[in-house]
Amino acid sequence: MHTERLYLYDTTLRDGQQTQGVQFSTAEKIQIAQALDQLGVDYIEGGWPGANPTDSAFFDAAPKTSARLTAFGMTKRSGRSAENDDVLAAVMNADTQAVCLVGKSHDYHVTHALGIPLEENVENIRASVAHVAAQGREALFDAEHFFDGYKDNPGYAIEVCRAALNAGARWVVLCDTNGGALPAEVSRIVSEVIAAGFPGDRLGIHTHNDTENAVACSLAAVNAGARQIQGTLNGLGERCGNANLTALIPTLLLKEPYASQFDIGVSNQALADLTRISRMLDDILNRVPSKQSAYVGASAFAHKAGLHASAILKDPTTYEHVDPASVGNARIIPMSNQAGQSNLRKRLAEAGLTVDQGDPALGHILDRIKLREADGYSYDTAQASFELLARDELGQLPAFFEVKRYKVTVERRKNKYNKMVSLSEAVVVVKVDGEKKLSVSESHDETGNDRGPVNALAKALSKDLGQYSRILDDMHLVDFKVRITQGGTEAVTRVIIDSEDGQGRRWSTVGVSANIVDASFEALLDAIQWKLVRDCGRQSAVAE
Ligand SMILES: CC(=O)SCCNC(=O)CCNC(=O)[C@H](O)C(C)(C)COP(=O)(O)OP(=O)(O)OC[C@H]1O[C@@H](n2cnc3c(N)ncnc32)[C@H](O)[C@@H]1OP(=O)(O)O
Ligand SMILES: CC(=O)C(=O)O
Repeated sequence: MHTERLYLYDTTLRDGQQTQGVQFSTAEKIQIAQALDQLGVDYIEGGWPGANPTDSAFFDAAPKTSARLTAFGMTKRSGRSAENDDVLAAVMNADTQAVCLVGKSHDYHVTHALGIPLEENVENIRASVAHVAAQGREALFDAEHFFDGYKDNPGYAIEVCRAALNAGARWVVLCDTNGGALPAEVSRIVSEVIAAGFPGDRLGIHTHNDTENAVACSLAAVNAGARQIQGTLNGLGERCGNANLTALIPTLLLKEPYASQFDIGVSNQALADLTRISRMLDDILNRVPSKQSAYVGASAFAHKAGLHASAILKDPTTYEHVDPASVGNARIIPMSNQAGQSNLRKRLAEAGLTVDQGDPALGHILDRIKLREADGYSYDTAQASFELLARDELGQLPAFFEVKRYKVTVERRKNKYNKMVSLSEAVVVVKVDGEKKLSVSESHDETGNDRGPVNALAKALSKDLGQYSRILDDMHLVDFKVRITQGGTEAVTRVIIDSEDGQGRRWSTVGVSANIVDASFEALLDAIQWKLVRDCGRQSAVAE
């Protein structure tokens, strides 16, 4: 029986955006906010309205969420009232249900960063929080540098928090801003704050991962009595990141004592979407998902060692701390042994290919995958390329056409308005139905803008494929990702292409080469072949 509510506060769109190299577009922020809402977090901190155009635009177009959308900002500056502080006004104007203001709780930062007397800082915080509460908004106060401040001057750190609480803050969030606190310290300090009379159900915890302890520190704070956790998806955040909600959420739902002690807004059903959401974020960021991420990483349930793999086949609990399906992940038993073949058969069955246990083709497919992955290919996401490779090995890949040669050129020249423009042109020669065909395509959209050499190649390749052209009419490229990776000893380019068709199917293919155009062409070729396999069926194989 659950007795207590524990609140989850997501700051992916604010602190997560403080990650070096991360800059979400407004549309991406909306997509992430919707995913977080479906997951069931209680608060979504959308950013700092007024600080930059994207954050302001996000709040203007904010999606309707069950979670409390929260605007972030800083407390008013000295020398002006809360009503007349333009930075605070921009935050309030976002018109969110909740507003979270950050203020200094370390005396050193007050005197050195802000350069104001300690009492004035307390008053700025009090007045700012009171202003938020007076507007009928839920006020949260992020006590910046709380743990370092508490260690130097506990009386002042607590005085600041108490001022915010008394001014109407629903939550006072203790921040380990520099990320250097360790779990035992966090536990002791949160316990002391509560012993000093602070209610635990008004205390939150915000940690950073500078010692790889952000999740542990968050749990330590909860153990000590805090009842709100702030964190981010995939642990994004300033410097080394924030507490990783992708690890915390399953821990709170699946592990004791948390599972029995707390209700969190996330249901077990929503938890099964966690891996997809984590990968969606990586996809938005064009990052390779970390294989070793707890719960959601591709290797989180990968059992490589022979002893593990064989026991897992008898009973998965022998080497798994939770069921991978509970977080939407999948068990992987990799390559080159009996267990690896069982896993491969499962993947083949998903692609509609039935292969008997013990069929030597299974070993051959595994060997080819291993060799290709060593060269830089990745079949984790490129399921369509995986299927083609397997079909080829099984003798089930029709020879629809043969590419004889191709060429692509990119030219910069002046147009009739005397403006420099690019023009990509591709030539592809294929043999299809016993006949050689040459297709030429330029790449531009309806407005005449060049769409690049890969687009030109895609158009030329599908332009005249005889009987197959009609089938490719409803196919288009929707995403194109390029990554420099290590293949063997050389750096190579890996291209992943996502394609879609009019039947709502989406599939991914991969190409690898030292040359980006060759890698793209290979991925394009796979994309077209997969579509033909699906829509022609085996009976229309045009074996030469
Ligand atoms: C711990 C955290 O992660 S908090 C979140 C931090 N996030 C960000 O900083 C990202 C968004 N920030 C911004 O875009 C900008 O910093 C802005 C728009 C908010 C302010 O920009 P500017 O006015 O140019 O100020 P700038 O960034 O140079 O410096 C911050 C100012 O705020 C003051 N300040 C810092 N914290 C606070 C606070 N809690 N309350 C009041 N003033 C504060 C600083 O003393 C400094 O003032 P100064 O210029 O008079 O010395
Ligand atoms: C507020 C915040 O992000 C911090 O103190 O780390």
